[in-house]
Amino acid sequence: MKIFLIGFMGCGKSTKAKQLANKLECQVVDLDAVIVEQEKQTIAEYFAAHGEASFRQLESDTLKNYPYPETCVVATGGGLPCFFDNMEWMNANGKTVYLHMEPAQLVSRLHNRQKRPLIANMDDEQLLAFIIKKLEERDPFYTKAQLIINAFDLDAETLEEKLN
Ligand SMILES: Nc1ncnc2c1ncn2[C@@H]1O[C@H](COP(=O)(O)OP(=O)(O)O)[C@@H](O)[C@H]1O
Ligand SMILES: O=C(O)C1=C[C@@H](OP(=O)(O)O)[C@@H](O)[C@H](O)C1
Ligand SMILES: [Mg+2]
Repeated sequence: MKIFLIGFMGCGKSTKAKQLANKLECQVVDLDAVIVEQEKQTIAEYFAAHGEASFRQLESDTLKNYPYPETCVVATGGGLPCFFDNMEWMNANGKTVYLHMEPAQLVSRLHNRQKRPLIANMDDEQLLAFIIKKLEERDPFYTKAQLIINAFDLDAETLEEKLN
């Protein structure tokens, strides 16, 4: 089974996916890392060279074509659920888990803004406003997840209990 972790940038998808895969003794796939490896450039470099629209197409193609292990925890990029039919595809091909986190907490998590092109030059005040606005747009997609959980409450036991 594929377990897709979704949620806003900074909620802990990449970190938690590794921890959960370790506890569940399965593989971890981080789709951003797959793209970086495949394109031989960072996400920020890709955005600068090709633009966001091209990134979203690449992100969706990577989601749908990656050769996933039988059982794995997949860290998605924060925008992935909100483009094309990615959310429907994930719900049809695995289990989706929305790691919910409040905007102010997300701001405190997002120290390394340069690696995230959408927020690269923002101060805390600008970032908080951006997150509030973007979450309003994205929540309709995130809340299609089969499991919605506070990011701080997500552990392997809870996952096994709620998804089985
Ligand atoms: N449980 C946690 N406690 C404190 N900091 C965390 C925790 N999980 C992740 N972080 C930090 O928060 C930032 C965002 O985590 P990351 O896993 O990259 O999130 P995402 O992939 O959702 O953007 C990173 O700097 C990471 O080290
Ligand atoms: O929210 C977004 O649109 C993005 C989130 C990033 O991933 P993380 O959520 O792992 O930071 C990365 O895919 C890209 O910078 C776009
Ligand atoms: Mg990540």
